[in-house]
Amino acid sequence: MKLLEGHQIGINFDGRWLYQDVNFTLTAHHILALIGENGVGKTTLLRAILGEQAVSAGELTWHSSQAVVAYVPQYRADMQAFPLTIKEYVSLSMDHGIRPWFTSAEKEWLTHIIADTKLTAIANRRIDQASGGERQRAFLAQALVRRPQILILDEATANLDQHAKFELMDVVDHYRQHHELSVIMVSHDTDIVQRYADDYLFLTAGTSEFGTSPDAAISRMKQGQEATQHV
Ligand SMILES: Nc1ncnc2c1ncn2[C@@H]1O[C@H](COP(=O)(O)OP(=O)(O)OP(=O)(O)O)[C@@H](O)[C@H]1O
Repeated sequence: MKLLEGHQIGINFDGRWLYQDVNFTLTAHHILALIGENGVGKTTLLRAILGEQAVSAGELTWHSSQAVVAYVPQYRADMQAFPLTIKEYVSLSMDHGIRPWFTSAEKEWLTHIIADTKLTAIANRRIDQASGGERQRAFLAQALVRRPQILILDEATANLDQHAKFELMDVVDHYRQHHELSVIMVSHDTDIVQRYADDYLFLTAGTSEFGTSPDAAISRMKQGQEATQHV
């Protein structure tokens, strides 16, 4: 089932096209990898999907009415003196209407998400004392607690070590297998794209490419990264 389609999307800033004629499909339960060189416009496309940026050409067509879209940012080291526990931090994004308290069903859901993201043992630890991997899982939990149909990971595994990045993605993968969730992930990491992506969108200033088997795109990513290392 298609959730979202991009038809001939183009983004133009100040008379300069970042890209044109971008076509893609986000399929239910799939992980779509959004790849391309630095500055090509990946985050800008995410902003368009989030409704924060108008496209200059083409159309984004939603096939799911009122899909909840949640976002996990890149790890940032500058979260100092943030005086909340992990559990309190995760609960910040829970919608409890005008009630200042959580119902028992809401508390149960929070406990469930904290367990799914492997944070139970440290739920009462302050978030500013958590490791990078734990903090990213807390960001992920904060996104999942909103029950999204679409999860956007914007380089969410960047700056994590090998163990932490696979741990985070295993949680995402496990969750999407058990819930109605599709994922769009921006990543420069060929290991992550290879292991988790079902589909890919390779954005370029020239001809962008959408496909359902990321292998060829991963080879192109590796070639691009090797070329950059030799400059
Ligand atoms: N509102 C804006 N007005 C003008 N230019 C913009 C605007 N937003 C983004 N840009 C430019 O568009 C280009 C693409 O930016 P974007 O952050 O989307 O790239 P990216 O592919 O996500 O890069 P990276 O991989 O480095 O994170 C950049 O040159 C940026 O300066």
